[in-house]
Amino acid sequence: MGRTLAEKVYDAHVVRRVEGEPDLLYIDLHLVHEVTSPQAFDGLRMTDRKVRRPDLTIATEDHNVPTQDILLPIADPVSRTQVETLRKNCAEFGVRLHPMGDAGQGIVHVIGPQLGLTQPGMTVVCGDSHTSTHGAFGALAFGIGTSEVEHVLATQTLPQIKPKMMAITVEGALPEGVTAKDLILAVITEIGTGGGQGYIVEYRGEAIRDLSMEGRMTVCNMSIEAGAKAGLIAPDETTFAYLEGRDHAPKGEEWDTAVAYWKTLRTDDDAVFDKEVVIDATTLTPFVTWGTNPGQGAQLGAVVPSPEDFTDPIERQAAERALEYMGLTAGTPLRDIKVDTVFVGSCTNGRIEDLRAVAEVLKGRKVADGVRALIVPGSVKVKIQAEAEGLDAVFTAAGAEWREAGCSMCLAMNPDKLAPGERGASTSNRNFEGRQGKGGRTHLVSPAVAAATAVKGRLAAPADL
Ligand SMILES: CC(C)[C@H](C(=O)O)[C@@H](O)C(=O)O
Ligand code: SF4
Repeated sequence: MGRTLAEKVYDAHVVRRVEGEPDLLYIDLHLVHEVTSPQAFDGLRMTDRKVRRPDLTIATEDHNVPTQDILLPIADPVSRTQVETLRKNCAEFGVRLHPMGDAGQGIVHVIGPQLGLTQPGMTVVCGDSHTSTHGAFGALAFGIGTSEVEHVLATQTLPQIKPKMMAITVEGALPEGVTAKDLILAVITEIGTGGGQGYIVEYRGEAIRDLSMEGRMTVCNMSIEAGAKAGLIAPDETTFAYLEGRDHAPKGEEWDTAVAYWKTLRTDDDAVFDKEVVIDATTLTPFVTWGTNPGQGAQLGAVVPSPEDFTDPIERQAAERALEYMGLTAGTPLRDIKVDTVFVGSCTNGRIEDLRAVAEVLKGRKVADGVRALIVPGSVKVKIQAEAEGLDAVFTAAGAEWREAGCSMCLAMNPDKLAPGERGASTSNRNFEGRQGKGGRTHLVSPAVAAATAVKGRLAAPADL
């Protein structure tokens, strides 16, 4: 019987398989950040072990870093300790680190692909749930816990039980003005935040093939928000073109050999998925969330739903609570919802293509009075590129703030936060209660919708301007 892409990558990395026990997988790339690594390094220290493959391990500072005044010491003591601890650990264990201010610094899931470290067919792990982002390259990439981080640091392997396989096929082409973010938000609303639980999801179909690498990363990034272990997309010419010439991509003859192998990384025609979902891309429109989980979403043209719309009692209760937290009334058109803040950034939508989409909308326009708009590049490289293209000038002329690279307002672990009761449109991936600041209210949106919302002062798409 044929195998799926994920099975092929998985099987190629099994170094030990014994009946009744988890498989032991070899890990090709281990990404590290300041939040989930301190205890793992402590564990090594206590048992007098080394990092087994420092050359396959790379660290960056992202969650706790401020996005302005980065030359000053970090004011918050907890954040400062996290970052200092990472620096100390990387120095002691010989791990390459991209610290604040370094040209290679940025959000962990932005820098891996950008450096050409993430490649098709690899196993990629990080103590971070959005590691699924790297699946956009046809890698098997997933988040791990801190004890697993220690295991990988010490052995470069990880015990795993093979997940089930799911296919999400997005047929037809996305209509004009509908983006990868709209697509994945619609998928999660359709299958639910638990819809992918226990599965590795392969995204396929015309709409997926037509996406740029940035768009594919946006889609794979949010796999975890549907509960999936990982999400991935078969590598193709778009993937190869993105990788060619990057710092860590294979060169010369090695490139040709690599591409020949990468071309074999596709699901066989006779492979069987444990679950299949088909989505019609042609019916999609800009999509936003109204609630407090990423599956509580609707088309921008819709109204805030009523809890009565949900037949499942748990969903009904969740909707009721969400409307209360979000300060929303059923029946209100989503386009009438006013926002205080717009955040563009994160590992979901903080890449150059996302910033270009925002600049296209903001060009010659102004951010609405009373709205604060924060535009945060996902990495220093993205920042440099954006400035080379003059995007920063467009942002600041429109009245938006242009910041340094980091996770920023995606989560409330650094100075960029929503105030209690403040309402934001955000290009990030999570809208849980308090995610962007205690009492903050988050609407997840695409970069284009974020930009149009900044101009209108209420949820809007570029077509509304
Ligand atoms: C801090 C980290 C462990 C966390 C994650 O695992 O995803 C963060 O990146 C997030 O997005 O919530
Ligand atoms: S940008 Fe947000 S989702 Fe991504 S790693 Fe940082 S905190 Fe997590």
